[in-house]
Amino acid sequence: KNPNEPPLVFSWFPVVGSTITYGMDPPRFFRENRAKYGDIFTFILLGKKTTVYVGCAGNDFILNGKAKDVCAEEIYTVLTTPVFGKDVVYDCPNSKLMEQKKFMKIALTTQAFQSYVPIIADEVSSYFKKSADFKGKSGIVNMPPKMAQITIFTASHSLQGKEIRHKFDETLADLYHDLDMGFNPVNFMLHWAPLPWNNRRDHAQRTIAKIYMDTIKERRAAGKSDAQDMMWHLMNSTYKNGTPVPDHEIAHMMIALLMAGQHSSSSTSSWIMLWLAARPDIMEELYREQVEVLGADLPPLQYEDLAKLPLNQAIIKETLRLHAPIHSIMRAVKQPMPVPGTKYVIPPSHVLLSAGGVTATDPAFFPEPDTWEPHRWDKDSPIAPGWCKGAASPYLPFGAGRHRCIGEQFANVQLQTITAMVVREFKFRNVDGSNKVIGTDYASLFSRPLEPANIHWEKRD
Ligand code: HEM
Ligand SMILES: N#Cc1ccc(COc2ccc(/C=C/c3ccc(C(F)(F)[C@](O)(Cn4cnnn4)c4ccc(F)cc4F)nc3)cc2)cc1
Repeated sequence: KNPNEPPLVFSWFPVVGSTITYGMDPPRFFRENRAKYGDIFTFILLGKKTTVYVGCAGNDFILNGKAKDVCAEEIYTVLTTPVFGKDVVYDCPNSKLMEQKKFMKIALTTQAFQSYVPIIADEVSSYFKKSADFKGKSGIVNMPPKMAQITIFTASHSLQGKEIRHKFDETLADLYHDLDMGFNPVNFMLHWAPLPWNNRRDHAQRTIAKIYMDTIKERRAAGKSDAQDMMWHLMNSTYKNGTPVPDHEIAHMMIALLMAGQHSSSSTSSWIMLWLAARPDIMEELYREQVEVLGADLPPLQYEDLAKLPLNQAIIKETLRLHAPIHSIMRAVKQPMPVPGTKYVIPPSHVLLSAGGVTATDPAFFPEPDTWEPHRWDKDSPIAPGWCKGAASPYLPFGAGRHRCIGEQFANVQLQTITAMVVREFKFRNVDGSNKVIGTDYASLFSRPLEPANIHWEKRD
């Protein structure tokens, strides 16, 4: 036992170590070992010594780690590069990723969001009008697959552009599914294996990239585009060294953004719908909030309306507090890292794992942490969230530091618009009338509800 290293979680098995216990229920694994060993401990994940450092200090140590000490691409590239494509995100130096994130952010402006809200609202309304599962006055439906559809239609039409949206009605949907099969944690280890799903993944990646590159050529030939979308901005971006972004990198960044947005938003919107069914009182309060603020005739939703609906906004905040799609953020250690305030030095052979959900469900910051209560975010709430020392936030569903999410604003616009539109059309409740929600599936890359997750819906007259 090395006194300069954090305590090692006991396990009966070499290599496999605690992989299964962790992989089955990460929050439980973090809670139980934090109680035993404190905020910093090491466990064996797929043969790698993985040091978990939770709490305010742990979040800061890992997420604000310097590029010379911690490395994201070393861990993630095996998983993301076969899916996104080469030369982007984790298949290039971090300095290049930072430029790519700057390009992506340029497209995510208030003006763009103003054009996105009506697009998203219309996609939601027409989905429910067309869907066979929502015919008649009321019924029971397994919600997550419906939210996956709504998410891909709303994100592709707004962020990706009209051409891509319409291709989802044809070939793109199946290709996306094949690509998605390759986006799973087993590929952290078996990305190289010529498994059937990895071959389908590679074929899908090449075919989808070609669809994007053909669209880029069409748009370039057509000249000026009125579109506010991501593709147009990337087509007009140039790296610091003067190189315009190559078409294959634009295509691969578009795939990365599609995958990011799809998994995070479809998981989050599913949880939102399940909680609205568990709390019909909140769903009624949301409806009243819109009627009071926007008028009983409920005019078409605009971007400016979203900021006038605080409870609608709090729904997304509270859902992400309990159901952050990314439960584990990983970094490779590049040089020995002394842990301030302890005698520990984390060696380069370790992987660091940051679990933001631990502070987000810590009673010290969130009274009654396991209760889904959107009103805790009210200005004068008696159970208002607390803060870390030094004003750092205990609530980090979008990460922090140099790898911080650039999609937070888009995700909020998308999720708030979807929520507001669903509240206008339906009343939900649980099939058994309970105020519970189903458990979490941690087996995929993004935590999401176990299925089937059935709810009862009824159309408002
Ligand atoms: C509810 C929705 C979302 C959540 C909870 C979320 C969460 C996160 C988190 C935790 C990180 C940090 C990852 C790390 O430090 O390793 C991150 C990074 C990122 N996200 Fe998101 N995300 C969401 C939506 C989106 C969307 C819609 C996009 C694109 C339009 C996006 C694009 C990105 C990008 C480009 C990064 C940077 C990765 C890096 O710098 O290494 N995300 N996101
Ligand atoms: N046996 C077994 C066994 C073992 C272990 C387990 C469970 O163990 C783990 C461990 C870690 C993880 C990590 C999640 C993880 C990390 C990175 C990414 C990402 F990079 F992909 C992303 O951040 C995603 N993203 C960002 N914003 N929105 N989405 C991203 C960035 C930029 C980008 F442009 C596009 C992107 F989409 N995605 C997900 C998940 C599960 C189960 C079973």
